[in-house]
Amino acid sequence: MNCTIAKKCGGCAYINNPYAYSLEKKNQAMQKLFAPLHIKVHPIVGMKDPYGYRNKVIVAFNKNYEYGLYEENSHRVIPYTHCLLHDEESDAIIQKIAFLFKKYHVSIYDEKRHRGDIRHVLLRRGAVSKQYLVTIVSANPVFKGSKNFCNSLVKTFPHIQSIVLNINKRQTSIVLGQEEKVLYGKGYIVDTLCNLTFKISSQSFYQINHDQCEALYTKALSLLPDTIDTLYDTYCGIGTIGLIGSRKAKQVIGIERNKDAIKDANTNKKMNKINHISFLCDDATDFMVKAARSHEHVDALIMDPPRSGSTSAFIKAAASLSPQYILYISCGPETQMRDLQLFKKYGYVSHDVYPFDLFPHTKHVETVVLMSRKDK
Ligand SMILES: C[S@@+](CC[C@H](N)C(=O)[O-])C[C@H]1O[C@@H](n2cnc3c(N)ncnc32)[C@H](O)[C@@H]1O
Repeated sequence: MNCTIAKKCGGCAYINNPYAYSLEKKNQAMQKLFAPLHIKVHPIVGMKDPYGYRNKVIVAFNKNYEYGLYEENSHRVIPYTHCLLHDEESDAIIQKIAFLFKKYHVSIYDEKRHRGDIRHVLLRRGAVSKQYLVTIVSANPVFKGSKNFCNSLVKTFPHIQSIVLNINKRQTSIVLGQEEKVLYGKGYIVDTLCNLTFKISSQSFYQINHDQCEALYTKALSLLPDTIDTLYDTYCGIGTIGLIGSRKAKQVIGIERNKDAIKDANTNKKMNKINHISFLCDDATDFMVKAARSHEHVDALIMDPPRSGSTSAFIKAAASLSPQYILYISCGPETQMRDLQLFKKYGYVSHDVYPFDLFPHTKHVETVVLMSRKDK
């Protein structure tokens, strides 16, 4: 399959190469990156069908109601009709939204003049539930004609469970604002991951590749022992890993700084009837420093920070808490490598690296590494 806008869009470095070629390139990059640690780097786990995997789609619009992704390093919309990473229904929904915007003369936001309304459309899909959440990001808190808009959209696409208006008046490139109004449905969707049910709202982090995420979590959790007294799930998002891993632990504490994600995590806890987990809204470094100061006891620590990795203060505090195992999941292997080297200075040994192709055709790789204390 070929992508005709690959060069301009810049999101998929390998889309016009054979999939096996991209996996080989990623294998080579991981071998090279982790070589200084002298540990085994397993071959990357790829997908059987590496297309249509994204369950989160964000598009921008231009004044002609064309939609697309931004050109690399710019805010010029590169129009498309079908992206090879999107499922067909997502792109059909977006096509209909563009048609309705035009029909109802909805104004499109002009970044240069800071005038107009619609800035982006964000779509989230439950890969198993087949539910869709549509988020219209607008600079205007009033969406005139929203009833007709929603009725028309839902009539054509009954899988849409909810439509939300997200208000973003800020003059930045951050897509979502803080304020939201539910226009239709409950404001969220649910999906199933590793046999548990999760609530997904527009703001909360949820891995964009469902099947590869299941493979990743299953492998990652299998590296931890089967019985753990206290488990920390730091950078926990909506609580996915901690909830799935809770069957191995007597007590789990999830830490996340996004308060909406913590709300979702608590709903997920209730929906799955898992009582021995608690979620705290805090900065992960602040939490770890406080825990180290009060000499808390923790047996195993999961960390899944953003691409920028963790902080030296987090690592110092984690090492002083001295958990037997630290499971590090990362979407930024370069920063993970940096952090593993710091953990090594504090007496932690890294075991094998397991790369997963969570983002086929792009240059990104997700990796899992288990560390244990040198004396264990
Ligand atoms: C890569 S995501 C992982 C989420 C979750 N573990 C999962 O797999 O769905 C990283 C998460 O860390 C959160 N985060 C980023 N910086 C943080 C910080 N300093 N303290 C706590 N959480 C943070 C983000 O909001 C996001 O939910």
